[in-house]
Amino acid sequence: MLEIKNISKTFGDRQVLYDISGSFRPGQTSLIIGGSGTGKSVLLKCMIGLVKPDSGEVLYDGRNFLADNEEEQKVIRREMGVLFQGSALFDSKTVLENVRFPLDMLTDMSAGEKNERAQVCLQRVGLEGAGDRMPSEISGGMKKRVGIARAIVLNPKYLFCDEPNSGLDPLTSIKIDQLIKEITDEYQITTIVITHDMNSMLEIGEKIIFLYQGKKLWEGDSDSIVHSTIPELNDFIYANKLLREMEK
Ligand SMILES: Nc1ncnc2c1ncn2[C@@H]1O[C@H](COP(=O)(O)OP(=O)(O)OP(=O)(O)O)[C@@H](O)[C@H]1O
Repeated sequence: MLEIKNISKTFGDRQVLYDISGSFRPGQTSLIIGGSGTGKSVLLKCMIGLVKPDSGEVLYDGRNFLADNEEEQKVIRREMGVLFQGSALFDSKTVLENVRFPLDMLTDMSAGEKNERAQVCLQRVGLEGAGDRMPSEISGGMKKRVGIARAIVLNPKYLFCDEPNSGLDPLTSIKIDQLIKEITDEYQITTIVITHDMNSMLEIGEKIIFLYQGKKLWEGDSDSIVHSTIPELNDFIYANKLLREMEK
């Protein structure tokens, strides 16, 4: 279980997060949604330790990530997998080397063990046989898959995905969403996805938190979101034409 409690953050004289709380459980894909500049990425960064909130707590199975000492933070970090926006692959490394990278950095496994583990993850994301290719030689959807394989290579308890669908066509987006959901369920990972993709919300939104101008305005799931009575949320979701049509 991952819990955030009363997270607030100000940059200079601009407050970007106001007292955000929420809890996320294993085996569940939770989405953080909202328009551009509403603080989704900053919140995610607060959770993974890239930004220090001004106040609040981030609890990983009861362990206070922000208050813990560096050693303990390292242990928690080792339990996180992150799929960054744009996949963030190393262009000069092969697909296999990219997936193996966290093992190279953080484990003392033998070369054989590392390659074997990386291959298992590539296979899990449907990329067996692509290990020798370079990132420049594969499609955007495949890059996301490599990013997912790399994010799960250390067997994370917590998985963070920052806009996993950005730059993908709708069909590929759905496949990537499904893959994230399957992996979350299969390995009972606590997964948090930042998105403004409406399909994702309806397809994989087991739990959805809506941020508006740095505040949490709504929390629910994909069934309840279409019945929301929050004007800011309705403006956000019904900006999508398809849903407007569905509502008629
Ligand atoms: N390091 C920083 N220093 C100053 N301001 C920042 C910093 N990081 C983010 N901000 C500001 O915080 C606000 C929230 O940004 P954030 O990236 O979290 O938005 P977002 O909801 O993820 O948007 P998008 O969907 O466009 O990625 C923005 O106004 C942004 O300019």
